[in-house]
Order: sequence, then C-alpha cells, then structure tokens
Amino acid sequence: MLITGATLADGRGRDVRIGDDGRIDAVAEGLDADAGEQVIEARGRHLLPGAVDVHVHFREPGGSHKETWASGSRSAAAGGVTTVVDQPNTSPPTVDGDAFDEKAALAAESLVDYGINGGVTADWDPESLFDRPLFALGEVFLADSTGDMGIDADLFADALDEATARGVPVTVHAEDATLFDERALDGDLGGIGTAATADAWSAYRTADAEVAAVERALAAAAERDARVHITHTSTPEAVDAVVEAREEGADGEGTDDPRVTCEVTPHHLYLSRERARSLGTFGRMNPPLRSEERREALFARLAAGDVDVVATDHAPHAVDEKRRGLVDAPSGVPGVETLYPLLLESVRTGELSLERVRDVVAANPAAAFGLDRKGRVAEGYDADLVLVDTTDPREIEAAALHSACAWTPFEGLRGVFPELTLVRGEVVYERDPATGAASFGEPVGRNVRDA
Ligand SMILES: NC(=O)N[C@@H](CC(=O)O)C(=O)O
Ligand SMILES: [Zn+2]
Ligand SMILES: [Zn+2]
Repeated sequence: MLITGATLADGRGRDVRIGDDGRIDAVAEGLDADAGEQVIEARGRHLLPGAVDVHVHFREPGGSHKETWASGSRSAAAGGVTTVVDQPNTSPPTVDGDAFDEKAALAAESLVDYGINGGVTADWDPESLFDRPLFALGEVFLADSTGDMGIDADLFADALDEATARGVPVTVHAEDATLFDERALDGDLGGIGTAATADAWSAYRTADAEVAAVERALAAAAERDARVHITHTSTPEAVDAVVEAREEGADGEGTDDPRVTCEVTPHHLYLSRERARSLGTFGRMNPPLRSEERREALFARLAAGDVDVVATDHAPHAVDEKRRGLVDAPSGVPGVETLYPLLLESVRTGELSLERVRDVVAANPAAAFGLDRKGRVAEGYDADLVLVDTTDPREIEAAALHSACAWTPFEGLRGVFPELTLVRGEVVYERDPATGAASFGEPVGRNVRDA
C-alpha cells in the first residue's frame, strides 16, 4: 500500500509505503506506485502515528453491559487510537495467571493492538501473573476506586519489589484516602434529582490527597530504583513532583531519569469544577475534576513539555448507573474516542503544537513502555497510522461515538476526528468525510508483548 502526498506532524510532505508485513517500508518524497499497489491519495491531510492509550478500562470480563473489547476497540479505532492498555479492575480482577488468560481470550475481539496489565490485591499471585506477557503492573490502586482494589503501603512496597525484580514497570493510581474531606459528602447527596453534583466529589477527594500519595509513591519507587508511572495526575503540583523526581534521578548532566513518568487525562485538561455542576453525577471520577485555575495550570504544563503522556482512563459506565445519585454512582468517564480529536482541536486553535500532541499520545507512551515498533511514522515501525484533515472540526456528540456506554462528558466541545485508521497496515476504521458514514474492519488486534 502507498499513501501519497500526506503531511507529517512536522510539516514535511511525504509518501509512505507499507510492506506486506504491516510495517512502514519507506517514508520519502516522490515514491511511485508499483503495478497493482493500493494507493491512498492523502493530499491536504495529515498522517499521524496511531495513538497509544496506556490507560483504558474495556470492562471484560464481568462488565460487558458497560463496554466490551469489540465496542471499546471500535471506539478506539474511530478516535485514531491503535494500541490500548487494559486495566486490571475487571471481574474477576486481573491478579493471577488464570484471570489474565481469561481476559486475553476476550481481547481477541479487539480491532486494535493491546496490552493487558496485572493488578495487585491481597489475593494476588505474583508468580503466575508475571509468568504471562504482562504490559505493566497496575494501575496499582493506593485508594479505592471502581473495583475497590485499594491497597496499603506494605503491599505497595511488595508490589514494587516483585515488579522491579522482573524489570516490569509499575503504574500507580495515587490518592491518599486519609486526606479525603468527609465533610464534603455530608447532607443529602444520594437521591436522583438532588442538587448534588460532581463538584462535591471534587471537594471530597482533595488535591492534597493526590499530591501526598504521588510523593509517597515516588519516594517508595526511588528507594528501589523502580520504574514507576503515575496515572491520571490531575493537579499541576503532582506533575511538578514527578518532574522533580525525574530531575533528581538524573545523571548530573541534565539527562532526565526515564524511569519516572506521568500521564494526564483529557478530562482533567478540558473540564473543571465549573463544568462539574452541569455534568451532575456524570462528572464523578477519580481523581476528580479540579478548579479552573488548576486545569489551566495543568494544560500549561502539557504545552511546556512537562507531561510525558496523555492517556484517557477511558472508564465507561452505563447511563442508569451514573444516574444513581452522587454517592452511589460509579466513578469514571469514557474518552478513548475523543483523545486525539480534543488535542487536535487545540492544535487548530493554536494552543498546542502538532508535534507536542504526536509526542504525548504516541511517541512518548510507546517509548516509556518499551514498544520499539509503535508510536512513530518512520521506516521499520508498525504501520499504525491515522489520516486526518486538521482544519475540519466538528461538535462532539455522544450519538456519533462508538462506546457502548452511549454518553460523553465532552458533549458540545469541538474535536478534529480521523478519516482513516490503520493497524499494522490494515484498515480498521474509515469515515466518508462527505456523508460521515463510518465503517470498521476486522478484529486484527494483537498483544503487543507477544509480538
Ligand atoms: N477513574 C475512575 O474514576 N474510574 C476507573 C478506575 C480508576 O482509574 O480509578 C474505572 O474503572 O471506572
Ligand atoms: Zn485510577
Ligand atoms: Zn483507570
């Protein structure tokens, strides 16, 4: 296959040839089609690396009414995400070899490539779990979230030791429940139709609780020389703590320590407590939405290059579950399909450079987790590619998205959506820009640690 006349993220015009092995054969000017070669004419559009979303919850096994590997991966493909990493808080939780195998069998339905993380509970079985092709250990929950997998400091220390001994990275959900503010949940928050919104959740799960837990996790990791990735940092203070740890661990010659990384979600970049009020219980997630001031400071750190990875924490729940009242509604929002679109809209409006976006969604997550064939449009890399008209935004509406949960916290914001998504050279998603009609390919997804 030959893609002709595309513009790369750095502005260069190039033709890209994809080999029969699904890898990029050549990135050059003036390539001519061979006899019988399929040609995609890409003039006027950008060709970007498919996003590597290292944080999704596709809910199988155990939560198929919220999302399945089929529906979640369709949503990913339609958003230009070509690799996803599934988290362990499923039912059963992915804490031993059998649970890993059960999930791996279901993941065969995935349209996009995937990794499967292992989790930690009091019942975990490190021997059988690490025997499987794990993507990473985590997210390790330092406080309860969906699935109630919160663990204490001793078990966290054990988990770091077990993973580090085997060279496996550890991803951490860092909140300290002892610093939550119980008073925020006083009063009648339970019933449908009460005035309670996710703003109370934001007051409850405090910013201090996140920052303290991040500092504790970084200290525990430094003691052991562990490779640690802090998931969904929602405060600028937590990002700064990660940047500081990275600089401290450096070799004294200005080289950052690559063993300490963090990720930020689109919801913490584009939504704040101001929006929480109109989102009602649909704006409840962990960690919660923060003040508009903190949101802006977080966005500034992304633009400045302090944030390593943007990942979605795609956490779909059914509409009727989210309507149960603030205390009983589950935490989490979907987002895998709107990751690239929201960031590309920020490129269009001049708030971010296209190269920054490419790096935080593709090149950086691939490098941070050792995926040496993912995340770049370059010779030898997997042809995981996205074609997009970066001048053509549309309004985000749940009805046009593909997650089984059928709602989005970003309703009404603008996004720049892909026209075409390839996974190792196979078309997994195609949208007719004129009619909007979408079509999907076959489930070609593979475990990226099996390759
Ligand atoms: N973020 C959330 O609020 N929810 C996630 C779990 C998690 O990442 O904490 C979920 O699985 O629903
Ligand atoms: Zn989490
Ligand atoms: Zn999560």
